[in-house]
Amino acid sequence: MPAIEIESLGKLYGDVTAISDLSLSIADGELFGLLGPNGAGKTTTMEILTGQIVPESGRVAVLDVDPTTRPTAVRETVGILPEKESPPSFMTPREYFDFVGAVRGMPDETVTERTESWAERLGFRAKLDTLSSDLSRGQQQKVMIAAAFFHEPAVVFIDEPLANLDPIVQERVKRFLLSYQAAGNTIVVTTHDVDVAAELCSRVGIMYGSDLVADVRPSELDAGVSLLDVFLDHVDASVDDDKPLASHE
Ligand SMILES: Nc1ncnc2c1ncn2[C@@H]1O[C@H](COP(=O)(O)OP(=O)(O)OP(=O)(O)O)[C@@H](O)[C@H]1O
Repeated sequence: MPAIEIESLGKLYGDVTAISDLSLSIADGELFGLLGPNGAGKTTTMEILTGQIVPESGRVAVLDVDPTTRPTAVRETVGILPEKESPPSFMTPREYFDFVGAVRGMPDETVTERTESWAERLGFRAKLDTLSSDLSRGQQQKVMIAAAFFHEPAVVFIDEPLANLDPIVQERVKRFLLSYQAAGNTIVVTTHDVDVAAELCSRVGIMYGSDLVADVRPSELDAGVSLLDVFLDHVDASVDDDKPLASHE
């Protein structure tokens, strides 16, 4: 059973086609990158897979559960790092992790131990008891990353995880993601950063114009061919392919 299955998915926002006939299967243990320019449909795909919005057509399954009919069951299982979200402004990181631990049904000792280990891993121990409204954007992002992985889910969806992080923390997060994958978990990362996708992902789906236009394993590209080359080839090809940019931003 693949970790994630998408068959002929379609999603409209009024007269805007956000996703059109997308099919994709992601195996257990992949670090899969959903790469595409602004407005390609990456976030919409992520939101459907995590039961936040419902598509017009097609079929999706996450660990064999349909998020369109059983959204709570999917959200109870997976980890999610949404784009541009922050911890609640009125909670400290420690309080937020207590909250996440309670929602996830984790024992108190595990919550305390993971709070300490995440603070250590991403370097925010000094801010554990500072109100989130008084954290920098990058510090808030560290807390959100920790929250997504806090209950050690088998499948995690992360949207632009390295945004706002300094290069040192970016490296730590990349190392963590690779080790999390090596432990057998599945990660879907959404990004428009080709370098991040090339460096991190075992497989990359390039989305453009509401569809998947390429499915690439960066480590298997021919010598002299970069993921950026493939990306530009497909995105350019799609521009010529009767897909007016106006409808994709
Ligand atoms: N709530 C909404 N209402 C109307 N249109 C929307 C809505 N959300 C997304 N869209 C449109 O759907 C298309 C796909 O958007 P989506 O956010 O999925 O793209 P994306 O690939 O995540 O882009 P980005 O990299 O900029 O975050 C875009 O044309 C966008 O304008």
